[in-house]
Amino acid sequence: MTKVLVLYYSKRGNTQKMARLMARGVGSVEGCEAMLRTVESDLPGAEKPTEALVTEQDMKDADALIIGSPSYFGNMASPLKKFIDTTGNLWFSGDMEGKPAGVFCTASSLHGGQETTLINMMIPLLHFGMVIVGLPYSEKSLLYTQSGGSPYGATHWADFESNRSLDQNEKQLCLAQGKRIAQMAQQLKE
Ligand SMILES: Cc1cc2nc3c(=O)[nH]c(=O)nc-3n(C[C@H](O)[C@H](O)[C@H](O)COP(=O)(O)O)c2cc1C
Repeated sequence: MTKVLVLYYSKRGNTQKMARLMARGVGSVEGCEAMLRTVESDLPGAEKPTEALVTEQDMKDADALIIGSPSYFGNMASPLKKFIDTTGNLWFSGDMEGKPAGVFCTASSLHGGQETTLINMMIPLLHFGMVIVGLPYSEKSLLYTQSGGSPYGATHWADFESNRSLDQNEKQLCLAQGKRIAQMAQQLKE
């Protein structure tokens, strides 16, 4: 079984919804399964996570990794970064090298940092030696979206109150990204 770790931080639930769609995309590939995990938060008002917390062993067990975060000041949110900053052992051991990886995010404004957040999230994955996988324009939702979605990874425009639902294009790109990374993981394992 090929395992894809879908790791996210979410406070208001938008990133969590995207993560679940990513996991569905992974599961649509025969022989692939998603491991959905989150991280602890020490931000003010943090609630007890409803998802299992990620461990170093999860990272080792995964054949591919997809990380998701809200955009906070054009970057990933600190709870996710804090977890990544505990993974020096994995960088040193080379356990993540050669595995495919992707990124996704949600943001309340259309032009307030979706793409910078995605690019920033890729940097530690490149330090791990992972193979970054984006979304190709054969995914027609990339051409027609008037909200989220980019070739760097799926995004969701949550609007000012952060309560806008994912639309069809945004959903389709989450499913497609999960599926694509699962297929890549299978191919790279062969
Ligand atoms: C501290 C903080 C910083 C934020 N910075 C940005 C930002 O730079 N650009 C943006 O569009 N939205 C920003 N937002 C809005 C969140 O990205 C948005 O509400 C997101 O949908 C929350 O995701 P979640 O529902 O998974 O928690 C920020 C929110 C917070 C709390």
